[in-house]
Amino acid sequence: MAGAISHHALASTQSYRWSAQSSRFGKRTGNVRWVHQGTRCSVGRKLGFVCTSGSQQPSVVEPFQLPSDANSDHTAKKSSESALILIRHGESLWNEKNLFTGCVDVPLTPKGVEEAIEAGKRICNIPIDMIYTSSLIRAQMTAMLAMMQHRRKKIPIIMHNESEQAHRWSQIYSEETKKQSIPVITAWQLNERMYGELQGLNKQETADRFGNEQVHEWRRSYDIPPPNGESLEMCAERAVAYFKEQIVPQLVAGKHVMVAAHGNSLRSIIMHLDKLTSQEVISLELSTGIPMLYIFKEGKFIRRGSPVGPSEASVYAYTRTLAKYRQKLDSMVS
Ligand SMILES: O=C(O)[C@@H](CO)OP(=O)(O)O
Repeated sequence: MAGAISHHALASTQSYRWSAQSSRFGKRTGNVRWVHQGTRCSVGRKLGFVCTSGSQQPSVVEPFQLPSDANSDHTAKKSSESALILIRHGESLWNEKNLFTGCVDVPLTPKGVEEAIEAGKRICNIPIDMIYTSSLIRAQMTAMLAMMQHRRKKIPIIMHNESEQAHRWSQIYSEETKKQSIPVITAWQLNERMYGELQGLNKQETADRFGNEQVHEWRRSYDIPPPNGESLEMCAERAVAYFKEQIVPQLVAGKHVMVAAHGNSLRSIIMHLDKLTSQEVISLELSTGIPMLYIFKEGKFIRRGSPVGPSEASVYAYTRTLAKYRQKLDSMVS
């Protein structure tokens, strides 16, 4: 099968990892320096990114008009700002075995469950009105487990719109109950990139057989598909299109959104959000179970990094909205 795939040397092997380690200000991951700044996270010079500020502090986005009730989430709000959380699923049983997974529907390991719970703690003070997941169980488990940690204690409920009957049979007949729930939309478009004939193969054995460079090219290049599978570009055609068509309108309407998906479907979305080139995206690696926060404001996505913990002061200095939401949660439990 390797014969069908042309060889291109990868120009960069720099690690561009959004992980627990790299989520702190100015930490170094390999030879790439991460600085979480007001508008754009920067990485090494070779990648050509720009730091917009020399400060190590996150800038505070201008306050916006708060909705009358920061917790009434089901109606479109006239807010000029909303939160977008992206999260790659926790470790799956095939991640643990080092197997190519793609669209094979594999559940989380106990470690993956822990990662999802830990992710939930990190984002437990951030407003979430809607959740999007792929149709794969590892992303859905991650979203649900993370939400169990949320302080607002709303119930995430999977929407069943696959048929008219499924929709009708899953109706809720109490407006009050609806208000205390968060709709979870599942979409195959957010699934992991389809890995073709690599699905189920061991990654190390495949590298031993076809060579590290070839396998790295299949795994990380933008436009070279694995045998009979999807390239990142092909994955982006469905994932980014779905993001633009379905998710962005929710953000525009002021909804705070969490997306639980996969290494490569999220790489394609981050490539779009951060305007990475096809060369830069080669180095983009996402760790399992690490939430990443963006603020959507005036039509722009502002990357805010990964909240380290629920009480991390800097996260709540990001915007007045987040700070107020957190205060509201504090007052609800006190
Ligand atoms: O096997 C897969 O489906 C993916 C994600 O786990 O692997 P890769 O690291 O090659 O993107």
